[in-house]
Amino acid sequence: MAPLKKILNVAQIRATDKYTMDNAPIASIDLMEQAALAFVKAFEKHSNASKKIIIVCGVGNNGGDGLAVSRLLRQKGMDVHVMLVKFKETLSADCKINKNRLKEVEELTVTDTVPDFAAYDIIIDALFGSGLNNPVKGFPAAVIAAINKAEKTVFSIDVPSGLPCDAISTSKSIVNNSHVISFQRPKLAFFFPEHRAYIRDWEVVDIGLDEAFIQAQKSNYFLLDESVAKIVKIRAKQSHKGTYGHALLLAGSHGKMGAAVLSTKACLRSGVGLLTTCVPKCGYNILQIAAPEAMCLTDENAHFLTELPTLSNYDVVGAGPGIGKDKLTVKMLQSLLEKSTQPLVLDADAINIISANQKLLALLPKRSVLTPHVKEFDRLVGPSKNTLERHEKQGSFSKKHQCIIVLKDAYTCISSTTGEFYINTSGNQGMATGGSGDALTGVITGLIAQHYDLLNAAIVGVYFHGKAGDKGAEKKGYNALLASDIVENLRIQPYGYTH
Ligand SMILES: NC(=O)C1=CN([C@@H]2O[C@H](COP(=O)(O)OP(=O)(O)OC[C@H]3O[C@@H](n4cnc5c(N)ncnc54)[C@H](O)[C@@H]3O)[C@@H](O)[C@H]2O)[C@@H](O)CC1
Ligand SMILES: [K+]
Repeated sequence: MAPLKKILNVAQIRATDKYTMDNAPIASIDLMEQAALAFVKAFEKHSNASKKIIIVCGVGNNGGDGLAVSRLLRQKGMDVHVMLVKFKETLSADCKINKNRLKEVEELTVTDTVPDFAAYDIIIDALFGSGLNNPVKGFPAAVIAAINKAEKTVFSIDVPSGLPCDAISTSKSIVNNSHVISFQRPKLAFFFPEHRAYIRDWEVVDIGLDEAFIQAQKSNYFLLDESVAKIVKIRAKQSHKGTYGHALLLAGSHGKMGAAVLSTKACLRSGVGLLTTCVPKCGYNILQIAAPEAMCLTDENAHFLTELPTLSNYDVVGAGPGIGKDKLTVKMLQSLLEKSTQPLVLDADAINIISANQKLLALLPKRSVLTPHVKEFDRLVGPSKNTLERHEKQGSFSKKHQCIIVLKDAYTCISSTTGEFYINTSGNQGMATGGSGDALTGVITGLIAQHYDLLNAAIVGVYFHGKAGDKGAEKKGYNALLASDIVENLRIQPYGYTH
């Protein structure tokens, strides 16, 4: 497995800070300065000297960062007002040093009236960072409420103040709608849909923490970012179509041939050697005209799939896009589960059929990839009260059935059979449109045909499917983006290669 970045919890972040300070070595005040410099470099891309900025600082090291950022922005000639919110008398050592390095700081104590922030264009939020130990209440909660009420452009240092880094928040006393500039790694909490209101966007800046130490930490959560390209196989000059496998797709029904076409085209764009798509009779002309590169098998039935074709020629079978749930299709799926010896990719109605006929679960072959969205997953295993509980169920399902689950959402989460989770960072809201999932099924199926192991096929497929959506959105914008644009923009490129 190529080195994918690990996501750390708060205890691990602290251990990394300490390790970096002891081993770089670097004094904690200098590490804070490095963090502030990195924040400023990122922040400058979003602002300019005409903006009136207020930095709202707490008394811990997150506040210390805020004070250091104030100094650095003032040195650049920016109009910065600094407010130190003393919800507690004692300042952390580095917060104190940074306060003393500033000429003007407005101090606000618990007996003061909470200000409104109407006079400013931008609020930089440095009240609480990863040191938060409880939901915020009382005076600091009132300051957070005032920040939210002002409805200004907000940037948070490291995390939106009030958001716990590793858990799902039970409190709403959290800075809203923030662009978060986070240190070294995004925090797990950024990926929970429960926290959507707090995070407008996030980016990560390198503050010089020890990467080897981070990667040596025991974490079950990994990030899918540009490092995924390191897993992509290089296509050898002397290769032929046989090198890249033969995939079979079982897709489409009357009125849903689009799903078959999209999964077929996406599978072809994954680099597969050969592809056969099996469709009901009504789909023959549609598929042959829309995707001449694919071979087409037709079912006896005009409207939906009823018979399993002979499987022996294929390296992988992808089933589900647009197949519907007729009882003859259920029988066909059952015989697929019983007879296949090759890996399966199951999507959409294939998953819905299993959810509605739970006895089919016992037939699920070990080498399968299931690609449900959240609702399909809940139908399969029952509802969860929140995302962390759903992840737990996902992990148990993957272990129990020895299959990969691709749980599709704004941040798609892939679970391995050994308890790891891979969270995708590519893609965008334009991809929340019919047919996106069909395209993903095609890509993953095509990668497995090329002899990627199942987990890597899911990782590469999900990440580059998202990148294709991002590329498509550059041209079309979020609203006009279609699943066909995702297919058209697929480009699965190995690291360091331009082709
Ligand atoms: N090595 C690192 O990771 C670095 C961390 N830095 C910054 O340090 C931050 C963490 O700093 P700290 O650990 O000092 O913690 P914070 O600055 O997040 O907050 C801690 C302070 O808030 C208080 N507090 C916590 N929860 C509270 C609650 N619910 N209500 C009222 N008071 C509460 C604590 O008693 C403490 O005084 C990071 O988020 C980051 O911004 C940077 O200085 C750079 C280096
Ligand atoms: K903050």
